[in-house]
Amino acid sequence: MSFTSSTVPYSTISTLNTLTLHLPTTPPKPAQGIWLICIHGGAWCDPLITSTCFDATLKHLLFSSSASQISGIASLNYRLSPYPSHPTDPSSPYDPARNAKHPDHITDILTAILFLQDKYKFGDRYILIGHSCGATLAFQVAKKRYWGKRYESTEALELNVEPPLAIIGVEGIYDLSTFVEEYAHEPFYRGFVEHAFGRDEAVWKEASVVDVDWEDSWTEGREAVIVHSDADKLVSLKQPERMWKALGDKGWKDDEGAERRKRFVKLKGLDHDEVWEDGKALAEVTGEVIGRLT
Ligand SMILES: N[C@@H](CC(=O)c1ccccc1NC=O)C(=O)O
Repeated sequence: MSFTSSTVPYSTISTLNTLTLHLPTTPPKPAQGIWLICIHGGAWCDPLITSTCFDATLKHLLFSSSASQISGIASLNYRLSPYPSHPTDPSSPYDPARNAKHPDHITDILTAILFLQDKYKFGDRYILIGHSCGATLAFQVAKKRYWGKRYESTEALELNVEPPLAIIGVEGIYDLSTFVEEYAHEPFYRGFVEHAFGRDEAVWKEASVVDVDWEDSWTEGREAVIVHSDADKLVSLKQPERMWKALGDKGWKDDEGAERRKRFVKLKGLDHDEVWEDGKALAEVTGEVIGRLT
C-alpha cells in the first residue's frame, strides 16, 4: 500500500490550524474503508508536541495488513493555550496560535473534522485517536455540546460534525477536577488546566468527558477504547479507571458482541510520551479497531 502525504490548512485563524493528510494511492471502496483522525497531546500548550507525534504509529500501521482498509488519515494541529515559561519556545501574548482558551481547542478540532467530512464525505466512518489532552478532545467531539451557559454556540457546533464510530483514548485525561486534585502537589498541573480552561470549576465539569449521557450525543458510537500504560509517570491509571467506570455506568459493556463496546488495553512499561514515540502498541490497537469496523 502506498500513501501520499501533505499538510493543508483547515482554517486561516492561526498558523497552527493545519492538518497532515495521508491518502492511499489506491483507496478501498468508501463503504468498506475507514478514516483515522489523530489528536496530539501536550497539555493544551506544549509547542513541541504536534501532529507529527503519531508518525511512528502511522508508520507501523501503514506497513500492516490494516493499511488496505484505510480510506485516509489526518493528524490535526490546533491552537494552543499560553506557555510563557516554556524553556525553548515561550508563547507571545500576540500570537493567535498560542493564546487559545476553551472552547477554542475543541472548536478547532471540530472545524478540522468538518473540513474533512465536507471534502471526503466519510460521515461517521472514522476512528478518532487522541493522546493525553488529545483524548479529552476526542471524547469532547462525541459529547458535542455548547460548553455551558457562558459560551456562545460556535460555528463548528452549529455546522454539526458527525461523531466517529470509535474513539481510542491514549494516556488520557477525562475528568479535570479529579486530575488536578490528584496532582495537587505539582503546581504545573493546575497551571496548565487553568491556562486552558480558566479557574471556574463549573467550566472544568462541562469540559470533562466522564458521566456523559452518550445516548444523546453519540448515538452511533460503537466502541470506546481506553489505552493506558502502567508506567505513565505524568497521568496515572486513576484517570482511565475513572473513565472506564463512567462508561460502564452509561451502559458500555466489555463484551465482544455488545452494541456499545468498551475495551481497556493496559500497556506495560512505557512512560507517557513513550507510548507514541514507540507507536507499535498503538498501531496494533488501531489495527484491531479498524478490523472490527470494516
Ligand atoms: N509535554 C508537556 C507536559 C505534558 O504534556 C503533560 C504533563 C503532565 C500531565 C499531562 C501532560 N500532557 C497532557 O496532554 C510539557 O513539557 O510541558
